[in-house]
Amino acid sequence: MLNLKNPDLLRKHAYINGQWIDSDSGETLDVINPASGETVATIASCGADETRRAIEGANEAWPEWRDLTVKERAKILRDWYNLIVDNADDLAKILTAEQGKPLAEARTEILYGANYLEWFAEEAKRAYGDVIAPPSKDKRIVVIKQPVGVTASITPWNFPSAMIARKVAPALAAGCTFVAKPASETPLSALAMAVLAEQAGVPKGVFSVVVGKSSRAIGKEMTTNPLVRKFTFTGSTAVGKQLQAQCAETIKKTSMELGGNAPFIVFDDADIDEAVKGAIVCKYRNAGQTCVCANRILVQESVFDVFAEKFSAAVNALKLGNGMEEGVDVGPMINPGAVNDVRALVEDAISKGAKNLNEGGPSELGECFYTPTVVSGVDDTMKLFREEIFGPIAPLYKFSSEEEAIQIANDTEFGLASYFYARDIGRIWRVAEGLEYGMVGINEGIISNEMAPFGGIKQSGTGREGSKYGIDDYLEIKYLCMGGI
Ligand SMILES: NC(=O)C1=CN([C@@H]2O[C@H](COP(=O)(O)OP(=O)(O)OC[C@H]3O[C@@H](n4cnc5c(N)ncnc54)[C@H](OP(=O)(O)O)[C@@H]3O)[C@@H](O)[C@H]2O)C=CC1
Ligand SMILES: O=C(O)[C@H](O)CS(=O)(=O)O
Repeated sequence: MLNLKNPDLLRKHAYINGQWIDSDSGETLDVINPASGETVATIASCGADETRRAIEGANEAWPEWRDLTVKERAKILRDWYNLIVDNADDLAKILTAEQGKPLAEARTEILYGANYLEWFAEEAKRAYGDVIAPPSKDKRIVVIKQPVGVTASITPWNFPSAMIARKVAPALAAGCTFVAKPASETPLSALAMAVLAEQAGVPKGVFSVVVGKSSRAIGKEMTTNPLVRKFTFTGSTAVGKQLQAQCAETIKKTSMELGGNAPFIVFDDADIDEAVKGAIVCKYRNAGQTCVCANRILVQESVFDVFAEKFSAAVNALKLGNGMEEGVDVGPMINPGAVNDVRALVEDAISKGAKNLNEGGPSELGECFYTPTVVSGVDDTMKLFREEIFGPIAPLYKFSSEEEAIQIANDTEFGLASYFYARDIGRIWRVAEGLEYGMVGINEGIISNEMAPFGGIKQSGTGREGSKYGIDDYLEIKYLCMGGI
């Protein structure tokens, strides 16, 4: 069905301790193509027992993986990177089939994720310790860094490849072992990564992929098993809070990449055409299903009309369709429930006085399709303002002053990504420093890359992924005090 050059990449079993297995219960789950409703694959659906075996296997494999030199681990990660790049076209087809995003976006995601493997293969060599000035003549102080140990990970459906790569890369580079649970709606990309990990020489037990519709049971095992020393999660804030609480009993190190409510501010000194381009990619990438999408578009009143007109025209030019087709800009949402959620948000706004500028809504293309929509006349009484839209809806807000824009932007419990377009250098510094977010795009709508620290503050999470900071989450600091010198 997918016409893969390498059909071996499409797997129907879980990958645990180097074995491709059925679930203990024989249970299976169907992976559905959101564009067509067709079943892409029927795969093993595992539970807590298989998860426990994967964790135990990861613990057994840890000493040998930990004791490799960083150069030996780096070579395996780089070989894995090369295999992913060589298979990018097939991996993109698998990703689009299970998640729906346009093929070009899927390929970009595959390479974006692979870039973390390349990056951390090198960063591991720079995990330096310290020699500290001795407190007395008879002592010497040294600080070394060592891998945390067995890591467990749960990731969401919206970036089924890159979200795992962004975690497994620093973990394995640091000398940790890794058990991944992808979202049950999009497991195939993770299993394809495991095929290539095996080929790259990642030893049995170092990287396992547990798939199952009983995410609660799998997560319970991951967050309470004492062998797991680090738990990393990407997903909604609500689930992140629950999982972080479950980790408390065994005091695991945790990193949480959670929800967002990104402001996208257009000031009166912005280049309006550039701001429109930035807003389009920032809002409608992955059909608006990213945690860093523009969730509130704030436009200064003197340029509101010209921006709204140009932006609406650009939105209406976007092509909605099956992500496998040439020229499609926006694919389906992940499932019919997601369509209902965004429709309810638009209906709430309209009921409180907002206007559906381009009459966007559910599409006859299929039950997972929603046409890119622009809503104006929006205010903070509407759910669109407070909730993460996670869909192709662009709400436009009008503001008058710089201070008001910053106040509106910060009026949320989230603090992940934020964006603004302006050209006055004083304004750029004032606004960049005033926004309470982990990341700020300035005259730029796409800010994610492996060399930068991705992450949020407030209830958008803890920790950073990527950059020179990203490996710290997978290392422990050990202080050696030598006496009797
Ligand atoms: N900050 C960031 O980098 C990102 C944040 N997100 C946020 O995630 C949300 C969208 O993704 P979505 O998948 O719906 O998020 P969810 O939080 O619902 O699911 C994320 C993952 O958690 C699993 N899960 C859900 N409930 C539990 C549970 N009780 N115990 C263990 N695992 C559980 C899911 O498994 P299953 O699906 O199989 O049930 C999935 O693998 C948005 O809020 C978005 O902002 C998404 C991506 C990146
Ligand atoms: O899951 C997400 O939303 C991603 O973190 C967005 S990005 O890293 O691809 O920008």
